[in-house]
Amino acid sequence: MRLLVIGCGGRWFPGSTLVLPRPGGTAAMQATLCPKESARLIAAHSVDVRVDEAGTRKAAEFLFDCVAEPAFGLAAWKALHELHPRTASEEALGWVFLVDTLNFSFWAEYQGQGCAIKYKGKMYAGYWSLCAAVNRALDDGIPITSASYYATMTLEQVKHVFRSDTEVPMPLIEERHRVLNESGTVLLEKFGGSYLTCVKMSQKSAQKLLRLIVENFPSYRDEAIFQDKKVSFYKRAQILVADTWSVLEGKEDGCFSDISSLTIFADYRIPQVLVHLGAMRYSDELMRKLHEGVLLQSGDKQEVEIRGCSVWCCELICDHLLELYNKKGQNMNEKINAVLLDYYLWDYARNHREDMKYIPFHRVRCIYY
Ligand SMILES: Nc1nc2c(c(CN[C@H]3C=C[C@H](O)[C@@H]3O)cn2[C@@H]2O[C@H](COP(=O)(O)O)[C@@H](O)[C@H]2O)c(=O)[nH]1
Repeated sequence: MRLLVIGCGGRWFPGSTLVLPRPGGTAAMQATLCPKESARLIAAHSVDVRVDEAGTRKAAEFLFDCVAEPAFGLAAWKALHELHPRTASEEALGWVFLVDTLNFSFWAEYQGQGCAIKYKGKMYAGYWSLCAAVNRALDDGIPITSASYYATMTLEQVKHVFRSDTEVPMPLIEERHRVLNESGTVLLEKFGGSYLTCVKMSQKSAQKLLRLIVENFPSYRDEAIFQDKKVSFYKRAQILVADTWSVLEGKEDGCFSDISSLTIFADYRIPQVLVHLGAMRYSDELMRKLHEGVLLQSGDKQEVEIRGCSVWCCELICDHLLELYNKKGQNMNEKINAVLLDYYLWDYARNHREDMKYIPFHRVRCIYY
């Protein structure tokens, strides 16, 4: 079934099938708002999370000089991260697709006592444990980035490839197995087993690639219901488009003219850093819940508010950053977008764990982020 997604600014995606709600139909029959419009709606009606307008301006001022750093640029994706592919090859694209298909839920029950994987003498945790496991498998001659391999991997093989070097296994290993089989099968059946084929079909449009991913790969359909409206975050789908742009260095098939139309990727780390910077605030009740480590469910009202407000908060920070540079006569549209802001803030959060330990992240176990 072709999905109908209201594009940013309310434009329908060309070629989508119009799915009209039945009289008295539920939200499920409504069109799905794109991530940017979803974030606008959620931020406007959120109760337990608030975007602090003055805080977003302060955050933009704080980030003003950071924009000039190499860390705030497309090249940082390779230059600063030794586990990421070095090339812009079809194999590197296959690596990105595999990793972003599994790019979810690494947080540990007990801080510092989670899954970690040793690779070339160094221990990696969180997202980097996923990258380390993939590179370890490739070094061991396991064709883990080949769709024909992971489409039929057994649970035992998945447990072996993603085995932890601590007592704590990688979370959601059964879900990872299911998602691997599903995505590998779709890639084989619809794209000849090649993610490059999927990228080429997007004709250098980030939004077209986003729609291809969401329409064809069910595990990427990161959606929710908010005030009886169907909203979307598409966190893994958007980060897949962004990582595709990054691994291809913004050139040739990865020269997306509309890369700036993506939002940030609504995970569990970005909200932490936005609260740390004073750009976003939680109600006392929500902050207490998060400090207690209460498990939220994917789609809960407060979880949707945290994710939607994070996306909208970063939209405002991007706008304020561009305004500050415009006032200096500099047009930074090519240098500042939600993708590069997201990457920078995510790395900042990882490098400032200690400073941010007093701000809890929201705990959800799901395959979406
Ligand atoms: N918003 C956003 N979320 C991101 C990433 C990345 C990895 N990106 C790297 C590539 C280029 C960048 O420069 C980064 O170095 C992972 N995640 C999410 O975080 C969570 C894992 O966190 P932790 O448990 O601390 O490792 C989990 O939900 C995962 O899906 C990102 O960039 N943005």
